[in-house]
Amino acid sequence: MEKAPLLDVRHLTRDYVSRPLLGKTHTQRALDNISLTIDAHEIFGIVGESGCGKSTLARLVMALDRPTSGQVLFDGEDLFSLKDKELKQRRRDFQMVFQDPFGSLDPRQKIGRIIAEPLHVLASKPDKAGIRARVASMLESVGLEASHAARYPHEFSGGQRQRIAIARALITGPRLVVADEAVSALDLSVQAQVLNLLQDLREKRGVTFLFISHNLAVVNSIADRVGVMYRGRLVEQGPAQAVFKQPLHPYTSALTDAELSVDRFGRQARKNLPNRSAETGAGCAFYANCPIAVERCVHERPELHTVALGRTVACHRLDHTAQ
Ligand SMILES: Nc1ncnc2c1ncn2[C@@H]1O[C@H](COP(=O)(O)OP(=O)(O)OP(=O)(O)O)[C@@H](O)[C@H]1O
Repeated sequence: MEKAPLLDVRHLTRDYVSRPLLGKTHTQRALDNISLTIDAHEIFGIVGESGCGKSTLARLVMALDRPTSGQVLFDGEDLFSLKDKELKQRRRDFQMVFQDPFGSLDPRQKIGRIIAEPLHVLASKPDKAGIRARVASMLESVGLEASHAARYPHEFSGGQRQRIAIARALITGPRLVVADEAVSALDLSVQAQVLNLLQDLREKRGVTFLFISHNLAVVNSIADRVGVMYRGRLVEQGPAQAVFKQPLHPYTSALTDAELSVDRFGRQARKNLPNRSAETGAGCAFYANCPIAVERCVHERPELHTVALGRTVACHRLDHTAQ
């Protein structure tokens, strides 16, 4: 019998509704019918431009937000059907690492307290000596020293702070870690060290990762499989190396071809990406920018279909079964 995935995201949709004081209500569909599965011990990457819905997906997988429709099954259990108390207990199994190693650590708390925090949230009567020992051993697992527990965040470099954030995420012994742009704020050499650490944690602790990044090279270096998002939709999915080496969806091709540039705020963006906006309600989200679009793409939404072993793509032009 086939083993059930650790994470099973089913038809996830999230609308943000804004109501300006004057004018009409505006609905922004940040996630549009996303389905994906991640097996235990896998590193699944999500790539896409800013605003495509990556963080919205991360927040829903972490049950920090509720979907407009759809389900997130963790080890077969629908997170949104759990009672608050059950969800709180379940949270030990999935944790998150954020992008900003500076903003995400409270500057007034010592490192030991920061790392122990998820344990304090979970336990009604925390065992202080046990927690101290766990924090010390966790610091060593992420390449820091047990004595660092007594120091404050400002005493550490960006890379060390991200190790601290990873230690905090791992202290409850989670099975899934969602890393949202977790290495994006780091220098290249530090990025490589943190990526090695994540890989090591997968090998040694069997952690599964949902690894979100706009940086294709980073995702290619760490992910087993990758999903490509465009305007809230998943347009392509498959083994990371195959997808980046031979992209199938026209958007993935544009993304891999586009040159990476850094703006004056130090943010990375892709130059030369086609960016014509268009209503995409019924059709393909990419049709207005697509070099191979046909009439059908304007009116009919392409669903993900299998084109090769383990590879799926949402493009009418590649759906030979339907033509
Ligand atoms: N709380 C919110 N209210 C209204 N719209 C939102 C909200 N959060 C996100 N959005 C919109 O939803 C879309 C997806 O946003 P999201 O932050 O998930 O994208 P992203 O791919 O993570 O972008 P980035 O890489 O810039 O963080 C964007 O158009 C964004 O403006």
